[in-house]
Amino acid sequence: MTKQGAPAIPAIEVRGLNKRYGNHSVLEEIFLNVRPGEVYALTGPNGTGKTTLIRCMTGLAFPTDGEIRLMGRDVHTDGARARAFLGAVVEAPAKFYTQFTGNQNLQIHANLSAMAPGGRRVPRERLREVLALLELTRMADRKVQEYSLGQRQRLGVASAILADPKVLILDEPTSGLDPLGIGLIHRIVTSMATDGCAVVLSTHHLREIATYAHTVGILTGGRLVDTVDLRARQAAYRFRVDDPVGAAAVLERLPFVRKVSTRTPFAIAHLGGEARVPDALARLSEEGIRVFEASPDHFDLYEYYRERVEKA
Ligand SMILES: Nc1ncnc2c1ncn2[C@@H]1O[C@H](COP(=O)(O)OP(=O)(O)OP(=O)(O)O)[C@@H](O)[C@H]1O
Repeated sequence: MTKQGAPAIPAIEVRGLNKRYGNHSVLEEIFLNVRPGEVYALTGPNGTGKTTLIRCMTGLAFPTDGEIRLMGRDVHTDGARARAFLGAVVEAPAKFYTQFTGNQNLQIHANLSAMAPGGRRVPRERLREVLALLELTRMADRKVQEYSLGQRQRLGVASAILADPKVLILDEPTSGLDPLGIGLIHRIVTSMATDGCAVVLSTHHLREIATYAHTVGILTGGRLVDTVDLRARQAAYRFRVDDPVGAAAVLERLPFVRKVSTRTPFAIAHLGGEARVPDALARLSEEGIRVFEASPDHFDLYEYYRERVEKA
């Protein structure tokens, strides 16, 4: 919310998006919003339209119906201005002039960004900074043709964040990266989001994104079948008790408890924070419920996804 209490304008807005190739419908009635500072992970089985959606969001593909706005600007009818806010890697790995060095490629990218309507000059130090962030300093003056797949992938992310975008869109940014490279991308995405950037990324790595995405959109058969608020899911605690139904009834009466369920032998409650656990334990014990264990109820995104995709 803004200071006046009005909701902040979404950094990314997709409204009623449909995409067909001939008679083949690839995306149907997609609506989604991403707020500044939010990391939105898009996932779904192969061939369900993630890349097509990302191509539409970045202006590389045209929707059959619907519209997409980046920072309030329509990416198709006001494309140059909308893209001034955008950093993106859509083809993985991103395309570079392979006979030029990584540094030269970033310089070309910086020059093009500065020339675009609404574009800003990228200071020379920023090139060094992003190369260091992506751990490419050692490779900076080597021709891109000498880069490994993972190094090109990281150079792609370096060019996407170079101009400090307000919207960052990455299609499978961690495919082809080693575990340390994956961790590096996670840290960069998290830090961009902390600075207010809205991030959309597509991925198949559910257990990884569960640790740092705020929202997960599940796309199946071209439809967005679910939007999972990970923060809300992860605020739950579970109590292993002798009477889960009785414990749930006690927990439900506590003013700070928002949602209660049971999964024998557990009673599960959304407490609004760890600090409430002792109060909940005290009340359960006062009411004669025996508690054997209390712990965070980790949300298993993989299991949830499997069920959701199987049901769709
Ligand atoms: N240019 C095109 N012409 C016709 N059909 C296309 C075109 N591009 C994509 N498609 C079709 O659109 C559907 C979605 O493809 P898309 O690449 O968006 O899926 P995806 O979810 O990104 O898949 P993956 O997880 O395998 O990367 C597929 O059936 C694909 O064959």
